Amino acid sequence: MGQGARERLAELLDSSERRGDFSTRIEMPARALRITVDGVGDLPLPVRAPVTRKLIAQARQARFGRGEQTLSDTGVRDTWEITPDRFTLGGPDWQRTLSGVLDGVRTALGLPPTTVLRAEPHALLVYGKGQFFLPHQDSEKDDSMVGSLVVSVPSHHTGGELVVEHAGRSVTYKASRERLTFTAFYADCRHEVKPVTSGYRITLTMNLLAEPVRPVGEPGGSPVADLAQCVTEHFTQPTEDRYGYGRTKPEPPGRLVYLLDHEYTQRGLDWDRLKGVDATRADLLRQAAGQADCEAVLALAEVKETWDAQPPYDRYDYYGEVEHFDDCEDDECEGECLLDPDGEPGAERRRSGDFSDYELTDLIDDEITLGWWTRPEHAGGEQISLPVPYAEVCATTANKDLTPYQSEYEGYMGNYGNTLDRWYRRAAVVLWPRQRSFAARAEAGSAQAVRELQGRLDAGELELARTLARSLAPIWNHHGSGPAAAPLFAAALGVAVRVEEADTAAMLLAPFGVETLDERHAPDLAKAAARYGRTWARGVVDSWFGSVGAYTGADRDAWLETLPGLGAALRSVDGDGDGVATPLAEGVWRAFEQQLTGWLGIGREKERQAALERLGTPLAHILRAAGPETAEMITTALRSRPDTVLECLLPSLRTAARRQAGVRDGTPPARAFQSLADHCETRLTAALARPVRAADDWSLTPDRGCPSDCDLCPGLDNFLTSRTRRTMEWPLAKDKRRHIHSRIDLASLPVSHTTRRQGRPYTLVLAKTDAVFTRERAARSRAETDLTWLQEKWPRPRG
Ligand SMILES: O=C(O)CCC(=O)C(=O)O
Ligand SMILES: [Fe+2]
Repeated sequence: MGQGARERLAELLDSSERRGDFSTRIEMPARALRITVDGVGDLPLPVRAPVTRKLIAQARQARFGRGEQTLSDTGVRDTWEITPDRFTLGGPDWQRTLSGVLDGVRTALGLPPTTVLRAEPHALLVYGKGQFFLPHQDSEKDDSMVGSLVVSVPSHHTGGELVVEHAGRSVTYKASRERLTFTAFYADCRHEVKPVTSGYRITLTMNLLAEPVRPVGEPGGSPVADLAQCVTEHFTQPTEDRYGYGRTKPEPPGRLVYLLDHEYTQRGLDWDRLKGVDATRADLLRQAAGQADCEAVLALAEVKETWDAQPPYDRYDYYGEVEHFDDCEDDECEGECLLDPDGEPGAERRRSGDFSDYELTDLIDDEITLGWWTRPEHAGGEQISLPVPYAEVCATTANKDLTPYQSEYEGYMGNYGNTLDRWYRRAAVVLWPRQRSFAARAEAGSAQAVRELQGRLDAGELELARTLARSLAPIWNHHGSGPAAAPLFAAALGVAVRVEEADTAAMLLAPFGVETLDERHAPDLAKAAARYGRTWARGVVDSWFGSVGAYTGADRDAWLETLPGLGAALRSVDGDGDGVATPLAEGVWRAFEQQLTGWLGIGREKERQAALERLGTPLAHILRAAGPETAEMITTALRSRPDTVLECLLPSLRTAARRQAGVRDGTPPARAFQSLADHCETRLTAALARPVRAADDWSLTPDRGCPSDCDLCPGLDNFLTSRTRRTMEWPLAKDKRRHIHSRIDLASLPVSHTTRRQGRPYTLVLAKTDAVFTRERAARSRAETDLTWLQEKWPRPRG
């Protein structure tokens, strides 16, 4: 079991002294176990009275051992018993659950990590009202028996507590009604079952057997040897699927990432400068790696955990009733209305802060990414990017026991409940089998590993370089984008040009984002396009835009500023720079156009205008980078858009005018800008020629209405289009009011909408505002200013 090896390893590195208890209790979900009993069949859990009566019909009065004898005396023990030959334990997740429980028991009882525990069914017991078992000690039927494991099967009952005692201390264990309750104790503990006072108590008793992996005292039992054994086991057993309930993948994990406890900077990360417990642990691990024929490096990890979390406040009033906002009308509200002062349910928004007093209930998800590591044989380190799957991670100290550097809380939003995201920075020791050295490093995006390929090419070992490069295909994924990925991209590009295999070259270049490209890559890009052809180049360029060609915001904007320079560089170097520059400009335009189309469709005016204005500068960069045909295609597309596109074109022309140089010199970009300026002038002139709104005209043009043909919207449209109606009172239930609120807000209509909270249903009050007139006046005066500016800065060429 892969997980077992990682847990033992984490425990071996726990320097705190082992302190075991004499007993422990663990709960698990009921669905983990299926019990099938002869004559009864599968027991539905929780077990109800009718099934219990069937069980009793299959049982006998339990006996107990005293010295050599087996007795039956209901004054000492009164319970029904079914022997293990008459029932079986199963279920898809049972073996995994049991082995997880046994690992937990081993740790809690303080047994060494080298011990493997097994549990052997002993009896299925049913206690009815008044039944019990007086204090006793279980007989040790087997030399390897170290204790007992009692599994309480969920059933509704009271009484029947299990009391375990050792050296003057006693602990009382109660069973869960809904879940499986595992109670384990050492064989030398006296224990008793108190009388059941109502319902039926059902337990499954098991003998706990301990088998040392290596007999104590055998040579080689040093901590390093034990660790090395765990490491070997980790790298040879199939990978366990986290949510697969015991399912495994055939290949073993490729790495082991052991998280350390202290924080380090990139420069401070060094084997000789580790702090406190980290120093000892890392040293032991590195020795173990050597013994297990593994390489070891130090790395920096970014960890994000998402927890289901409960805020410390109390939603219940003095009487235990859920409290509500005074006007809450929501039948299903559980008090969420109180979370927001405006009474909008479910609106406790995402926010950052210190949430250390929140109770973490369930871990929903965690993500670990390595971003930096030391080089195996070289001094210093390098940037990498490697998401680490759950099955490769191991830690003695859990993340939640450390202080996160950032936390964000999001109240109930419908998907999960209340979630708390916590981010940590941790250092790690990373191991992999030595024979995977090249793949392990290349997979993480190590430029060093790719340069190794260049070394092979320099040495004339073309076939070896090709084989190594091809071996990357399954693992060469997602190297990110932006300047951080540029060195790795440059290394991969250098190899791509020289492998002389079009597919391998494309594979090496594909996993990067387009924002990685800069002028320095131009010579090799042009060479590659010349060598492998235009179709190849177009395919590779497309892969840099990802499958959706999505516009990626800030990164993209910063990069677009460098695009004209990259385009110029590509067109000036040897090779076929155009073969890259053209698909590049087209790809950038496609992504931009998607973004533009999205915003053009937004009715909320302020939001749309601000967004389209922000797109003005990127558009200017794209036009400056485009060749003649692409520029022509772009201007044609823009001129065919509705007039709201002017909210982007005018800011774009302003950007271009500020960079006066090169925009009026007859070059393709200059012609493109002039054509857009002419278009704007035509459209503004047409808009100003339309008649001014009459002083008594209150009519509004409705937006496109709602997609579902609801019975409310025609009523709203009638009100909006009327020249004379200015107000409307509309008694409407909450959902319908919401629908109207949202239609008005989404289209930014100049209509106020308030709810009069009287009578049932409440009344929605709509009133057209002066903005019906003021907005149009403002738009006209803006158009006049814009027109004057255009005529001055972009006069139409004569003739
Ligand atoms: O039913 C139980 O909880 C424990 C029973 C027990 O102690 C035994 O069978 O030896
Ligand atoms: Fe017992």
